[in-house]
This record gives sequence, C-alpha cells and structure tokens, in this order.
Amino acid sequence: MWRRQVGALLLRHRSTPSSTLRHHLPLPVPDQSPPLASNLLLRLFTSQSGEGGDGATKPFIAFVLGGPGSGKGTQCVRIASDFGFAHLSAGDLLRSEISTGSEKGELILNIIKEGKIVPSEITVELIRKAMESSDAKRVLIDGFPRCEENRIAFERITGTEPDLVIFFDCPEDEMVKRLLGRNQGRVDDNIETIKKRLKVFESLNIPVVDYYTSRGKVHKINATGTEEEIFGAVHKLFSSLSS
Ligand SMILES: Nc1ncnc2c1ncn2[C@@H]1O[C@H](COP(=O)(O)OP(=O)(O)O)[C@@H](O)[C@H]1O
Ligand SMILES: Nc1ccn([C@H]2C[C@H](O)[C@@H](COP(=O)(O)OP(=O)(O)O)O2)c(=O)n1
Ligand SMILES: [Mg+2]
Repeated sequence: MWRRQVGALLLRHRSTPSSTLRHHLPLPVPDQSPPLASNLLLRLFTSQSGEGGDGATKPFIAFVLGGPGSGKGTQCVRIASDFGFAHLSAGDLLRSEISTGSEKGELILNIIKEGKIVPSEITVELIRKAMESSDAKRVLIDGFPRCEENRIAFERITGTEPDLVIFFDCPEDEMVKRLLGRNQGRVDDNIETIKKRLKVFESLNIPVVDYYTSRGKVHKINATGTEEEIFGAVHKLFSSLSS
C-alpha cells in the first residue's frame, strides 16, 4: 500500500516516463457515460509508475492546476465523485493547519493573506501525510505545485511524479469575478490579495505548467463557460483515460 511505501519511496527515486501516458494515445472518446464500475476503474487508473517493491502499486496522481478562481476545486469534487479519486486540496490542507492555531498555522496565515506561496517543505509534508493516510488508488492534488520550488520538493520528498497534469485555462477577469463572488469567508478573496495572487500565478505557476507541457503531461481545459460545460470536457478526458 502507498501508506507503507512512502518511506521506501523517500529513499528510492522513481520517475514516470511520459511516453506511457495513455491520454496521448489516439483513443476513441466514449460518450458521457455513467460512472464505471469501481473494479474496472481500479485497473484502468493504476499508475504507470509501477510498483514500489513490496508488491504494492503507487497511486495514479493527477496534479490540478489553474489560476485562482479558475474552478479547480469545483471540478475536482465532480471528478472525485464520478471517477473514484481522492481529492487533496493543498489550500484546504494549509487552511486546516491554520485552524489548529499552531505557530506554523500562524506563519501560513500571514503568507496566504499576502497572496504569497507557503514554503514548499510545509506544503509537501502536509500532502505527503495526507497521501500516507489514504489507501486511494487515484489521487487529485488540487492547487499544487504552485511554483518550481513546490514541484522539485514534491519530486524529491516523495520520489515520484504526476501521471497527468490538468490545467484549467481561464481569463483573468473571469477569475476575479468568481473569486469576488466565492463568499466562503476566505482571507485572500479580496481585491488587493487577488491582484497579488494573479501576479504570483503568472510568474511562478505558469513555469510549472510549461515544464510539464514539455514533458507531455499537460491536458489543458478551457475553463470558461458553465460548471456543467467544463465538466463535459473533463468527463471526456477521464473517460478517454479509461477506455
Ligand atoms: N464554470 C463556472 N462558472 C461560474 N462560476 C464558477 C464556475 N466554476 C466555479 N465557479 C465558482 O467560482 C468560484 C471559484 O471556484 P473554485 O472551484 O473555488 O476555484 P479554484 O479552486 O480554482 O480557486 C466558486 O465560488 C465557484 O462556485
Ligand atoms: N501549493 C500551494 C497551494 C496553496 N498555497 C497558498 C497560497 C494560495 O494563494 C492559498 C490558497 O490556495 P488555494 O489552492 O486554496 O486557492 P485557489 O483554490 O486557487 O483559490 O494557499 C500555497 O502557498 N502553496
Ligand atoms: Mg481551490
């Protein structure tokens, strides 16, 4: 199990050859189909990275990227529900650390208020622990990696790479409109912090998208339109992975 493997993975660097990604094959895309039987999905979404050495298989990992307000969280909830993925949101893990009132939480809060990025070792450690305590065979990591430092720290600490990177492409004015209407009481959903987050996204997150694009791992999705329309494209992608 991944839980038992992470220690071993820390010592053993293993990478995923992008050439094995199934979504690069010209596979027929089925119509909007109902959720597949879980045993079928289990077989279809098994990571291409192979086994960890004790007979267990590493989970299939999809990084979900896009600017603030592009709809990552909204779409992840639906992917998780229809395709049996565990949904790990980096932002939620950080906010949950803030809610403990720890010193680390206070540090995180101050960084988030400023629209900046939390030091990678803190975020990767939270993600690693969440993965360790899950038996999921397929994992969505939402809002991570936010910068090259995040990406490199994840690969170093977990010894693994994503199997797939989804990038929700959304114009800035639409993202601002959505964030100002999000209404979840978040300390960073105000126009001053939003402007800073958009700058950070352009300067630090886009290079990560470019890196994975050069490795043939990115699937870009147009994130304008209704939630339903966007999920139509998302559904097609995940259905094609499993065909
Ligand atoms: N396609 C869409 N059209 C309009 N609003 C959307 C759409 N998708 C999500 N939203 C709303 O926009 C806000 C930001 O979405 P969210 O999923 O939290 O984005 P992200 O995780 O990328 O910041 C939320 O209030 C959400 O309900
Ligand atoms: N990998 C990450 C993810 C989020 N953060 C911080 C900085 C981000 O502005 C906040 C909020 O992230 P979150 O993914 O919840 O934000 P959005 O869903 O994109 O609006 O958390 C981080 O420092 N590093
Ligand atoms: Mg989000």
